[in-house]
Amino acid sequence: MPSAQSGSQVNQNVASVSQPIHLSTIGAGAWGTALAHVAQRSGHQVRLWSRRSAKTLPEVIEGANVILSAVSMKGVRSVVEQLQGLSIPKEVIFVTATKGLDPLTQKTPSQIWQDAFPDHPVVVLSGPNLSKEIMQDLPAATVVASRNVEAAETVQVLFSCDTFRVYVNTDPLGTELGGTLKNVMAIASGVCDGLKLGTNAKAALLTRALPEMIRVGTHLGADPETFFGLSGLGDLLATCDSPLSRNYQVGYGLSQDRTLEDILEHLEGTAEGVNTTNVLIKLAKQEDIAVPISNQVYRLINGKITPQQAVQALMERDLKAEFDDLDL
Ligand SMILES: NC(=O)C1=CN([C@@H]2O[C@H](COP(=O)(O)OP(=O)(O)OC[C@H]3O[C@@H](n4cnc5c(N)ncnc54)[C@H](O)[C@@H]3O)[C@@H](O)[C@H]2O)C=CC1
Ligand SMILES: O=C(CO)COP(=O)(O)O
Repeated sequence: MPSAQSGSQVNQNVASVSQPIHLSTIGAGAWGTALAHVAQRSGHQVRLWSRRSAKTLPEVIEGANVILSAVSMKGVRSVVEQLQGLSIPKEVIFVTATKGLDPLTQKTPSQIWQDAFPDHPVVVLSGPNLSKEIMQDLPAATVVASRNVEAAETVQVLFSCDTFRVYVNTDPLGTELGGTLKNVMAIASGVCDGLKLGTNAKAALLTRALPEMIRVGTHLGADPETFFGLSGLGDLLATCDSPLSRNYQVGYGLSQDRTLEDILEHLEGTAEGVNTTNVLIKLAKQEDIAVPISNQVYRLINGKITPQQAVQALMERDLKAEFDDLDL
């Protein structure tokens, strides 16, 4: 992976962006609100838009240098289409913070944004970032990734503050897939904890989850190295070990014999892992990618097996070498 810059170069960049950046945030859910809070803390001008806003979308994006989308996956296409109808200068950077896969095309959010705005820089923001902790100003780190390094560095400056440390990466797809695929693993992790399977089981699950994510990612063109960073392993650890995670809560609820419908009805916000699992399994079947853990999550959320049967199915798989199918 081409490396990001040295510390001294990054500092020069921070110094060169002396003017406040104008950020328009689309989506005022938990994550959009938390990122707006961080950018404000970092001294930039922030406007927030949601479907219930008094101001219109054109009013909110007027004069923005950066437009951040933090809507859930189901809202991405609609937001993209609304923005396509507006005249947005080419220099405006789009940042996508959604962690999901499109059910129609199996594309990632950044691919949808880049297809719709081919002349604009598109930056992915992803990392171990539970929004409730960010809103409490607890220290956290994230990754901003783009093929356009200058754009990524502008976004790095925009969100960096004393409680939020932002790293640049040049692999947007890997960065995005790390945050997306770990949501499936977070469901499995919630089941593991809910069934009280123990520390050994949890360690085995998370350790086997990472190569599964890498297998999917590299098949789709991502850099394997990215998955060992904050947006891959980092987010896997955060989300799979926190009751704050909605995806973890889904898995935990299923382990307590609650129905998926009941869990989702009472959930605070979006659990992207449910849709992601369904899209991923379709993709894995088409492309013949081995995704054993995700497969059991798929069967579980679609009511084909019980949590106990899912665990048993994973334990009874054919014996194999630890690293026989991973080309790192
Ligand atoms: N909450 C968190 O800790 C984090 C969430 N994320 C990701 O950010 C995304 C959003 O998550 P949350 O803010 O937590 O979810 P949320 O459920 O709190 O908010 C979702 C937002 O999307 C908006 N939305 C949905 N459909 C829309 C449409 N058609 N048009 C316009 N807006 C629409 C909703 O109005 C709402 O503001 C998800 O992909 C999630 O995986 C990423 C990192 C952290
Ligand atoms: O992506 C997240 C943390 O990095 C948030 O996880 P949940 O969507 O499972 O709450």
